Amino acid sequence: MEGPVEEETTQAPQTARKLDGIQAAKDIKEELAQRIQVLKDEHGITPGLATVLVGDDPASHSYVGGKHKDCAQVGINSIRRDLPEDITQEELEKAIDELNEDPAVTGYIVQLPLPKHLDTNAILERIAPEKDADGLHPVNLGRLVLNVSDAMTSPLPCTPHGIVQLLVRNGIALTGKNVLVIGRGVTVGRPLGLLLTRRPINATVTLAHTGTVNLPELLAEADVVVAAAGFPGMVKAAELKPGAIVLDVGVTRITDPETGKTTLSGDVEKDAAAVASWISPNPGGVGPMTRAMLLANVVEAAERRVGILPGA
Ligand SMILES: Nc1nc2c(c(=O)[nH]1)N[C@@H](CN(C=O)c1ccc(C(=O)N[C@@H](CCC(=O)O)C(=O)O)cc1)CN2
Repeated sequence: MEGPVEEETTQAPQTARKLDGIQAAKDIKEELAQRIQVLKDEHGITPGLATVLVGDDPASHSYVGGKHKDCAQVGINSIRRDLPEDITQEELEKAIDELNEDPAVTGYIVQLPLPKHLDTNAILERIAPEKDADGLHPVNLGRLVLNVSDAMTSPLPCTPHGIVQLLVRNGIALTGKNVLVIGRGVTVGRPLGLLLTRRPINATVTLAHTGTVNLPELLAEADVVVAAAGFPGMVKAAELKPGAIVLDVGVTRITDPETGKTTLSGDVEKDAAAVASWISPNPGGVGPMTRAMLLANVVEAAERRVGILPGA
């Protein structure tokens, strides 16, 4: 007798759910706008963000422009200090000292990268820690390392905090999960590892980088991948663990030499959406969250100033 005939099935490609940074950032901005109103109405203070931009890099100009638009949307005052490419270290330090003294400035950022002739670490270190809207001052990063801070007491770096918020706001818990962070930069990879291993997040983190020789093996084991190395397509769809959660932080601008047209490329192959369970689009994923968390840092600096939040 003939056995049951199995129907041939063609499996539809799995399409990952979207980690929508635009929506989450919108929600955060609405929450912040209410807190800003309380600061204005009950404490007579309007938070103020200043930006320091050195030189003519088009991407940096675009990011700084976005920060000022965001401020206007939520009711934060914003102040621009656009400085020439050939500024000296001393002149830039003087501008920093002025912002440290300016009572209208609740928090400020120095847009990175700075031109090569400037000492970035010395500049970041000169920012008053309580005005460090990027969370990149050594005191604030040190508090993160020592695990003595949280978003209430001192600022967290914007992109790592944005990534955590994007996951939390989508109901994704990381306890017991293997998270592979690719990239060891100071704005994303290094602080992200520290943040994700904290209680109650409790992730188990591997920090990979351009010197890592067994990336495919690590990817195969990773429940969550955060790609922040700045190498287009370095995370191959075929190397991901099926069902992985994927966050693409990479932004590389590629200019076509023939047309002169510039396109943006992330670190993750587009096909990853067919393998992953969740994926952050790029653009529209982590970038908007970075912007939202900058606003949160400015609001929280103002809240600390008037005693709504505790200081460190
Ligand atoms: N002082 C700082 N400098 C830099 C930081 C930073 O956090 N602080 N991060 C990046 C640039 N950056 C913010 O400054 C930033 C990058 C990208 C985005 C973003 O929203 N990207 C869009 C798409 C990309 C684009 O249009 O260019 C997205 O992901 O949807 C926001 C902020 C380096 N410097």
